[in-house]
Amino acid sequence: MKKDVIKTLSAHLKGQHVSIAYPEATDPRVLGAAVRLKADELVDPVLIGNPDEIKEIAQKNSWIIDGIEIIDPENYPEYDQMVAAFVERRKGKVDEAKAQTMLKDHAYFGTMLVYMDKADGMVCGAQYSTGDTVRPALQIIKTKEGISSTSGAFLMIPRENDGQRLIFADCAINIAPSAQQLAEIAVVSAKTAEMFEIDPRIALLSFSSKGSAKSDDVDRVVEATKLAQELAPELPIDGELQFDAAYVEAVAEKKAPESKVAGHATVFVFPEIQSGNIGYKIAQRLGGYQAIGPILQGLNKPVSDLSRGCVEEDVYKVSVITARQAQMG
Ligand SMILES: CC(C)(COP(=O)(O)OP(=O)(O)OC[C@H]1O[C@@H](n2cnc3c(N)ncnc32)[C@H](O)[C@@H]1OP(=O)(O)O)[C@@H](O)C(=O)NCCC(=O)NCCS
Ligand SMILES: CC(=O)OP(=O)(O)O
Repeated sequence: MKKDVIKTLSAHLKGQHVSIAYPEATDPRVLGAAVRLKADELVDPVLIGNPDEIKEIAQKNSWIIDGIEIIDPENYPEYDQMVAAFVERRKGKVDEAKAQTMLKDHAYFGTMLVYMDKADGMVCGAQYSTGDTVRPALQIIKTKEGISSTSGAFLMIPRENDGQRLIFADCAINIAPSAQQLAEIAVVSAKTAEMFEIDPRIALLSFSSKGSAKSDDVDRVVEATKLAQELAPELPIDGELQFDAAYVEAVAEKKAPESKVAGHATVFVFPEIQSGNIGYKIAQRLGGYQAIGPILQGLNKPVSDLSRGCVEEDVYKVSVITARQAQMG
């Protein structure tokens, strides 16, 4: 049995009052997780929604929400400042009338709370699609200096927590990444791996291993591998590799005997979102892996998405990760 990574992160958060905004506070999975996080003193939740509705759901489930901040967008005293800050941030793209309409959307409202330092991070996506969760963050929070694209990684934990933890990326954001974007995803995913005490050995995945097949898509992964190696020469990065060559030592010996990563990879970079999203769900649903994420990488402040198929425990764990990201800056 390995050390529980969520417990390790939680130890840093205990009593530190990192605040997380929840735009879907009337979803019982979200509210239940927020109540537990507050009781465990890991997060100060900021619940967004109608206070009466939130209180009714809490009462029905015998959850105590005393002391948890609730912000009702319909009666927010700093609403005018928020509208002005939004118009300023989206200069030339959003006028005041449009901002008023857009801020009725709780994901935009919650993202603005983070932007205005009213919350340290945000967790959303139990009901909102990934696109609708992430778009406000891309437009308002934006990426860190030197990072052109946000991407979504999953922490993959063997169900019994008895084997190697892995990172899968990008499973959530970039529909058709260029070689440059893939290279950036490889490097930023190594940083995410380190947050979970995973020694990063990064494989750029393909349907080809070391020239076994030819196509433009394979060429893109080969190019991305070169770029990633240039971006982070200190990291073990290799490609193009099929999943079995990247993961299974015996296969690696046949398909990529010279590679230092093949057979030992811990960070798997998928060539595009279709394979990434399908791949993580297969590992989760058939392979018995716990999939935590998507953890958004490269934003100025942490905003996390959820899968709409999530359960309360997923919201709890993603919140812990988001709060830790906020703490680490
Ligand atoms: C993420 C996503 C919503 C962005 O697409 P979009 O809404 O069409 O966004 P746009 O192209 O209009 O761009 C909006 C802003 O975000 C920025 N942006 C878009 N993609 C970005 C990325 N990957 N990283 C950083 N910024 C990005 C744009 O530059 C633009 O900024 P600006 O308005 O300040 O100029 C889209 O790529 C998407 O739907 N991805 C798949 C999500 C999904 O369904 N995943 C599967 C389930 S997890
Ligand atoms: C991450 C993901 O696939 O999200 P959803 O299941 O909500 O589409």
